[in-house]
Amino acid sequence: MSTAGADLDFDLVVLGGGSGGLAGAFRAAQHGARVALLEPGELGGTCVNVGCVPKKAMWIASELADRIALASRLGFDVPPSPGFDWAGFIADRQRYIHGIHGSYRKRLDEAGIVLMPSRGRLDDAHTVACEDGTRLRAGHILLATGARPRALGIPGGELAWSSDDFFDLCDPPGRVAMIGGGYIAVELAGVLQALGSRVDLFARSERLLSHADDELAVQLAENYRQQGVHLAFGYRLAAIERDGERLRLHDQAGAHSDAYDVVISAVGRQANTAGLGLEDAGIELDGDCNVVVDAQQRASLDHVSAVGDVTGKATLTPVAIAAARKAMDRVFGGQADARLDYEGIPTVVFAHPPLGAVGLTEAQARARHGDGAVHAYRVDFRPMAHALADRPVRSLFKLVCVGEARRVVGIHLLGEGADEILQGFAVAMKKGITLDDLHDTVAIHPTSAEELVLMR
Ligand SMILES: Cc1cc2nc3c(=O)[nH]c(=O)nc-3n(C[C@H](O)[C@H](O)[C@H](O)COP(=O)(O)OP(=O)(O)OC[C@H]3O[C@@H](n4cnc5c(N)ncnc54)[C@H](O)[C@@H]3O)c2cc1C
Ligand SMILES: NC(=O)c1ccc[n+]([C@@H]2O[C@H](COP(=O)([O-])OP(=O)(O)OC[C@H]3O[C@@H](n4cnc5c(N)ncnc54)[C@H](O)[C@@H]3O)[C@@H](O)[C@H]2O)c1
Repeated sequence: MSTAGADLDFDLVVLGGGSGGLAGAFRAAQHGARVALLEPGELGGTCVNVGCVPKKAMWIASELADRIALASRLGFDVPPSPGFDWAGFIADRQRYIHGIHGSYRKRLDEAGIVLMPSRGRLDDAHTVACEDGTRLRAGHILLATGARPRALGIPGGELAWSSDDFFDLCDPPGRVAMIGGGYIAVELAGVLQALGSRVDLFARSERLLSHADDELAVQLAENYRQQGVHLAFGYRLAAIERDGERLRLHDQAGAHSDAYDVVISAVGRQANTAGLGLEDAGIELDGDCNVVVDAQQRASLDHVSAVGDVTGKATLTPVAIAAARKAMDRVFGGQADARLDYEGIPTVVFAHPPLGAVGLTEAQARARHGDGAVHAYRVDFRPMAHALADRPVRSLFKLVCVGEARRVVGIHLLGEGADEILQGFAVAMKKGITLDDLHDTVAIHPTSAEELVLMR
């Protein structure tokens, strides 16, 4: 049945079928709400299509490349340059992603959620218009339109690829310039270098990963240099220019770089709030065009909530999902106090090796609690596999504790397995563990994780 041009009524209209929008739609439907969800692209949004999922797949491939090199140093008979069928791997990755789309469609059907394959905009505070003219009257609106790569805004900036374009690659590029020093630049640089590209990373900042503990950021940079990634810090990019088939960077002092096959820009993301009619409907945006929300995801109109990247707060998939569920529990589940606790959110950068963090860095703890109250513990070691192969790769684990009781307020892990180790320790930290609690726990030997209960 065509709905074009009709006026339809729903308890909830969701804009965006990514991590936050889908989670919110499912939770509201569970509470008995009549829900419509608008998504002009593929279901799953950034995470499933151009974010966490394809990125993790590429990271797995790059970790395998490293394991093959390790195996060859440990006596396995590996050909000198084992081939990697990049295009074949991409086909497997996309088949996996296609399966996720199918499972979302099935779940939406089963939950009775009406999927509109359309961009939406607010005609007024209670009416969402679809591109075909259909107007949806909504008791409540959930804004979950996510974010997109931030443009470079310099001459030739359009010559740079974004992370979205990276996922379209069917062949590995030879020489790559990576612009940025945050999550995406670090992850994609690591993947490309491990899969055979030669990567130069240009960061405006003086170090990698501004959210990470200083010491881990320094150790990660050292590990990247050993892997052959060239790192330029304090770099002021002024322009990108063509040089035949290749591209060169120009800095603000007028110096030009080597020539690259591909320049990838990863300089942050911009909320998708333009053209949605938000401000006309009375919804406040901040100076970066994020939707302003209170601690319960309420936008400046009581019947509008916003979650995920469109709010610019802790822009991670599990955060978007958890915030959406809490908001819908509040609106449709009778849980007036439901809110997401934004403290102690664990996160992993899928670097080589991965870097996981939860809670305060040492510097943040000193600023918050004072130097005298902070006790930092660190252990720096070679994981066994690398030690066996006599490779210089090092892990660095760090605990930040406060007060006489040595309550753990920060856990920072750089090293093999950090991505899988952190989750359980993040639970423990949220429960308020102390250093003594860690010491009271028997170690699992021989592992990297045991270092966390042995640190003194
Ligand atoms: C390269 C990369 C790697 C990442 N890796 C990780 C990771 O490993 N772990 C992690 O936790 N996070 C990761 N993230 C972040 C994560 O992807 C986002 O935080 C998450 O996807 C945000 O979810 P969201 O629902 O807010 O937005 P999105 O998932 O972006 O969904 C928004 C949806 O809204 C739709 N939309 C836009 N405008 C409209 C409109 N007008 N009407 C209707 N629909 C609209 C879009 O098409 C999109 O599908 C990564 C991000 C990137 C870019
Ligand atoms: N593993 C994960 O969980 C994961 C992975 C990727 C992305 N993400 C999420 O997506 C967000 C966006 O990632 P991102 O890497 O784009 O952003 P980011 O905020 O992590 O890093 C942006 C980087 O760009 C630099 N920068 C900004 N403007 C610049 C300019 N004009 N020239 C040069 N450098 C400039 C900044 O100094 C910073 O190093 C992350 O903050 C994170 O929340 C998460």
